[in-house]
Amino acid sequence: MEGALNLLGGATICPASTRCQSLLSPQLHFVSSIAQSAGLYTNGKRLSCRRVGSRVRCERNVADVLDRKVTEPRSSGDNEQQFTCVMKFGGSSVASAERMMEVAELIRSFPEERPVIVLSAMGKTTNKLLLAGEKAVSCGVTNASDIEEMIFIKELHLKTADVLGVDRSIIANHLDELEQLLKGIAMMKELTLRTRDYLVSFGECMSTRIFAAYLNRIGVKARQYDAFEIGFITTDDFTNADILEATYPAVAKRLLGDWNSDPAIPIVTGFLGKGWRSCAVTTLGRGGSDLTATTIGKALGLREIQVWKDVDGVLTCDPNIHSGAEPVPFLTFDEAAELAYFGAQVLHPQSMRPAREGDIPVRVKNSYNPQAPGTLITRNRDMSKAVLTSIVLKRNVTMLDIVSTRMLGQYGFLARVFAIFEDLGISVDVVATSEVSLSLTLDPSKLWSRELIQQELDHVVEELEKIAVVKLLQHRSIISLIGNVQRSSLILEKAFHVLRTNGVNVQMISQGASKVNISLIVNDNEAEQCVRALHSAFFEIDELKLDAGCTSQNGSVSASNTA
Ligand SMILES: Nc1ncnc2c1ncn2[C@@H]1O[C@H](COP(=O)(O)OP(=O)(O)O)[C@@H](O)[C@H]1O
Ligand SMILES: N[C@@H](CC(=O)OP(=O)(O)O)C(=O)O
Repeated sequence: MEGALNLLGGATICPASTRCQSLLSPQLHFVSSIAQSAGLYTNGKRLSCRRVGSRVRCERNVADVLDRKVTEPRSSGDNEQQFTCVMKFGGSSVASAERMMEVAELIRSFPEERPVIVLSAMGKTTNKLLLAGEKAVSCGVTNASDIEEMIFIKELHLKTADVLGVDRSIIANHLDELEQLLKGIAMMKELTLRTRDYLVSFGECMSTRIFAAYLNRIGVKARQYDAFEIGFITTDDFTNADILEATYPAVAKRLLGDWNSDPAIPIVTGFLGKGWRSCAVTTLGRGGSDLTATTIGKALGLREIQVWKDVDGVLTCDPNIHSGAEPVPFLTFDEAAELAYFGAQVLHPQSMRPAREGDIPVRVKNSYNPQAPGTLITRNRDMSKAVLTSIVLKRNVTMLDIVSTRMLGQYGFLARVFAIFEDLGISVDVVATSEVSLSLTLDPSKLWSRELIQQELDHVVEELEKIAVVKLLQHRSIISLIGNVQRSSLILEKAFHVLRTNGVNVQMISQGASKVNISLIVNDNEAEQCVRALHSAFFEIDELKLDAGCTSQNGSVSASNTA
């Protein structure tokens, strides 16, 4: 059969209209529909799969194919006329009815744009949903509806609908279902990662429904979309899922198709996806709406991606640590990615990837102060005068000092160490090595997401101790100096001068392969003070006042020079 996909040991996935689909499990139906919406097998490609015991061996192959093959051009020449940009509004931008009205006005103030809108949940709804879920585990079924956070969420959304003049029925089913879900959690006395994702999805599902209804009420034609229904296909890593390549053509096809048949501004839920194996709702990690926005930007080949926040752009440091933080006017994708990965909450760590791949500029703007120029993030920028761009802090990091028990000259030590991390599925952030020793930090989010932190750490140490002497050092912070590493001597000279003056001992330093980041590891309890002092030195004090003749501590810091 032309355009068919062989699965289940001979059974065939056919186009949706044909009867042979009934042979398939719901999971494979889903794979089939992804493949179809992505145009995967219209050219007669076939994939064979085998049943092994109760398992279907082709699932991985299908994922690979979805991941690898479905990367055809997303944007036709028409797209540019259909949509011009994506505008993402975070929780702080849509925290109340008044804020939603302002955002609607902001959208209307760009009549030349044809935007796709991505929204997060209102205000702190995601945190409150998580708290409600945790309380439900131990509160008993009869009390589940009375959980304080549930009452708050219900009142906030109903009041918002009322103030905006939209029918409460637009979210009534979601509120009922949410209450049922909390009762279910209370009954089971269990909150799995999968349930957690489903639970938090109610936030984005409700904010987008209210906002789309409001836009329609004021005469701006809009259409609401749940991302998990329009092709946001992810891994099944609940609470931290990755977007698969098949997402791009599927999302483009759906949004462009709908626009062509009935033009309306799409209002898409940020943060959410659908696990390709489980078909369940997944989330892209906290702050994941930024990634939703850049994914849509790439899928549609848009001119610009705008992320609207409650700050005047990316700042020189976290304003919660130092109120003197200043907006950074320009950044490269590499700088922004590094900054996000090393802890700046302002952008999701993975969000720069689609923008970089699609070479689409990202503009970070303030919805509370739209006149502020914000930060423009592009592939390249003039670095000739750039020294330091931003200082980022990642707290509560675990560091390991690993010294080989073998003698100098033994090869394969590093390979064996990293094999252990690979086997245990733990990612490493910062590394410094010598021939027989290495120091590294572990990515806390990967550990926390599995809530096994201490057992896992014990396990890592146990495994490493088979080949090395291991010291586990907790409560450390990574201070990342994002900037022009071409000028690393100047940056390090200033940084060490400041740290020495403040009596801080740097326990590890890594410039690594990154061309934009120098990482310093210090104790947690010294970290904020360090950031403030570094900020003053790099951004607030006249450069000439810094004595270039100060002694650097470079010589005393190395992979093996850890506390
Ligand atoms: N370097 C930084 N630049 C800007 N904001 C930062 C930085 N580091 C941390 N932040 C924090 O990030 C917040 C904005 O990100 P986020 O809360 O995710 O926004 P939204 O919910 O609107 O998408 C700011 O309010 C600020 O407190
Ligand atoms: N609501 C989700 C997703 C998100 O991106 O939110 P925000 O844009 O408000 O950071 C969260 O709180 O993580």
